Amino acid sequence: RRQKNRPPGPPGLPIIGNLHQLGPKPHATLSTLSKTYGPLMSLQLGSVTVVIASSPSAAQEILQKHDSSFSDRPIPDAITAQPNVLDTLAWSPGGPRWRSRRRLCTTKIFTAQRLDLLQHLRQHKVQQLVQHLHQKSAARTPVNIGDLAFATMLNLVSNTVFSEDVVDPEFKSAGEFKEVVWRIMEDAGKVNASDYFPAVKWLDLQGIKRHVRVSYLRIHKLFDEMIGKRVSYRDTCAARGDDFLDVLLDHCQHHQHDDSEDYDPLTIDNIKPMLLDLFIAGSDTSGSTIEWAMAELLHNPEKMQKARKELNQVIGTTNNEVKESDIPKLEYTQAIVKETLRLHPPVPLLLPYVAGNDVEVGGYTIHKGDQVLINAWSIGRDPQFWDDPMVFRPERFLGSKIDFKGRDFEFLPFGAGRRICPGVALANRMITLAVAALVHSFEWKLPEGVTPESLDMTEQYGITLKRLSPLCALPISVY
Ligand code: HEM
Repeated sequence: RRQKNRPPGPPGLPIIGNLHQLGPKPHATLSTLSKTYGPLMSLQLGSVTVVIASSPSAAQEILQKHDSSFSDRPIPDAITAQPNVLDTLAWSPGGPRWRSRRRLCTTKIFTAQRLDLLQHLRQHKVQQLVQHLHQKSAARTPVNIGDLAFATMLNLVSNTVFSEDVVDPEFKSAGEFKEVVWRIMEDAGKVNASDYFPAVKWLDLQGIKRHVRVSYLRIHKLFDEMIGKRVSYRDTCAARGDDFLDVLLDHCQHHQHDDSEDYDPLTIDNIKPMLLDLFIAGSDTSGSTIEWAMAELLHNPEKMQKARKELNQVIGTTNNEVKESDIPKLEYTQAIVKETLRLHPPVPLLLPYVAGNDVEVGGYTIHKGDQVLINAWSIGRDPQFWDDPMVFRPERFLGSKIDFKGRDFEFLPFGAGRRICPGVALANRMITLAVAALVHSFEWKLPEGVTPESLDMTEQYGITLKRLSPLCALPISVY
């Protein structure tokens, strides 16, 4: 009965189904398969049925028209190793608890006003990165752009959340926080048999859950220390800051007796999963976008020149600092960020959804319990919707209304609908600011023997879509 009117898909093997067909780049394999089986196809991955949407209209039906049927997510087994996983924003089912947390995010945390209040902290961090690169320039030492971008994004997020650094801003040591976040992402990104054969989940065959649990407990302990410091400061001092932690602690204090129907109280203990969400969801995604943007600019030097020209016009040809308030004037730089996210969406299949009931989509039935993926990577490279889709051409966004805010279903790097990424505006500010500063202050030189044409642009699938070979280049100070 369950097979009835199921979207078509490739035949599979007994027990493993189509698992063996996914290969090392599932987003690309699924894109190729969709050319044969259509924009809505289904695969059997172990004992889990997964439906993949690969067209703007299929994505729109799922994320907009039937969004109430797709408000829950399947939780990967590794993620369930964290304490209070249902208090996360990313993995909590789309019920009352998720709604109240999400509302807090949209009305108090990710507002333009709050992001403005905290922008000086982010600007200071980006300037520290620039200073570091000036030193490297003086010593003529090439840098690993992805590594620096990840560390900087961790500090940008942590300054927005805690007003504190979690990585040494002079990049002399990696720091425990960065290592633990990295370990969690590595474990969560591993292919885990428990996710495809839920019946044997309890065995944790690869030991991933046991391993990642240690990192989760460690990061919770680090959060305990940071929160503890803040709580005692607030107890002794009437002054209140503006960062996300202050908003969350205010909320814990003032809303303990709220009796609105869908209220689920926040406590000091259950804000930790939400804080961790912000680091996991916000730092590597943003860092890898910066790395890809710089890779594309080094691969296409004339685009780098065009960006520098715009920056010189808007910021000036001295060592003036780029500010977030300059972003609206930096049209070409904004177009670079969009074009990078079109070709290299860091979360190529978005986060998975699970059908809450049987739903008709595109003439087929998605059955209750089926998992649903949206192939944003494939949609962003579809020649039906993009001219010369494989060419990096930021100009396509100049004067175009197409944006990544969830209204244009041919461009979905942040998803769409009720579970769209709440960090879109923060991510856009952080990435544009960093790319602008890197291009404005430095000329970039590829390592000996590497030319713009020969620069390897191969992708590597993981928890975020990364470069296979790290991007190394020599910064040369312009000012
Ligand atoms: C380039 C940077 C980023 C990209 C590409 C990105 C992408 C995404 C995507 C695709 C989703 C899933 C949307 C869906 O299922 O439809 C998501 C969810 C989420 N993102 Fe982002 N994100 C980025 C940066 C950030 C930042 C900076 C933060 C916060 C600091 C953040 C916080 C979250 C959270 C909390 C969720 C879960 C939302 C929910 O399930 O309700 N993200 N993001």
